Amino acid sequence: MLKMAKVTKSYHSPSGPVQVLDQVSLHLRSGQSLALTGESGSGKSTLLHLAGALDEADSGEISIDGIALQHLDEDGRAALRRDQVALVFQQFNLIPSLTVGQNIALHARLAGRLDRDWLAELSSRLGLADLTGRFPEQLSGGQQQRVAIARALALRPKLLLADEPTGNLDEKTGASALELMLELSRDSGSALLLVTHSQDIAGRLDRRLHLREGKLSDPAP
Ligand SMILES: Nc1ncnc2c1ncn2[C@@H]1O[C@H](COP(=O)(O)OP(=O)(O)OP(=O)(O)O)[C@@H](O)[C@H]1O
Repeated sequence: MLKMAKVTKSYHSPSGPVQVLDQVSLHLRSGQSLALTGESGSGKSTLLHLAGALDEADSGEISIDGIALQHLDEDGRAALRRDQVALVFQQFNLIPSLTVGQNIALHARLAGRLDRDWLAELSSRLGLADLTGRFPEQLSGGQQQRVAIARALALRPKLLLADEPTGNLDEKTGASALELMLELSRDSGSALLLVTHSQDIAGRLDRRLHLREGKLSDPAP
């Protein structure tokens, strides 16, 4: 589903280029979940942005569902993001003028895959059923995070990319949100790439990789 081969990425800084990813390769299959760990600043968000076609690599190859990103123009990348990829990032990017219910439905609607029963189940399981008429500014940070998770899962994406998706949630709510993401991955065959600082969460996923000094490796036991 997601393939990255020898991907390199650097940023410009006043003191010259800073290499963040150095020939990184990974292969994530449909229905598989992978936890990405690494210290702050090690490049986890950078890798997620590249995997989600939100940014371009300096070199190397990235493909989603067999489609090579380097061969797509901006419209093609936008269409791929809209139809196949869902993102749960630390900035929740909810639309302030839409209600919770409309936010949750938004991406699935844009992709032409709105399933009202699935939306209702997601809202209920994420504890959002009573909040669907509210606007994002009327929610707590944890509630906004759950809306962002519901919106991502509503799409039933082929690739789900999540950056600390349960970071604002208490233990019980976080555990049930994680369970939903894992279920979606298993049952709908979504590939899940999840960034976390929690070893407990990483341990629940199928695989784990650690990013350090621009390279991916198996974490130390
Ligand atoms: N647009 C940018 N321009 C310049 N440098 C950047 C840019 N984005 C990220 N960086 C640098 O790249 C490195 C990796 O950043 P990144 O956000 O990917 O790390 P991270 O592992 O996700 O960190 P955290 O766990 O703190 O969120 C950092 O040193 C950061 O300062």
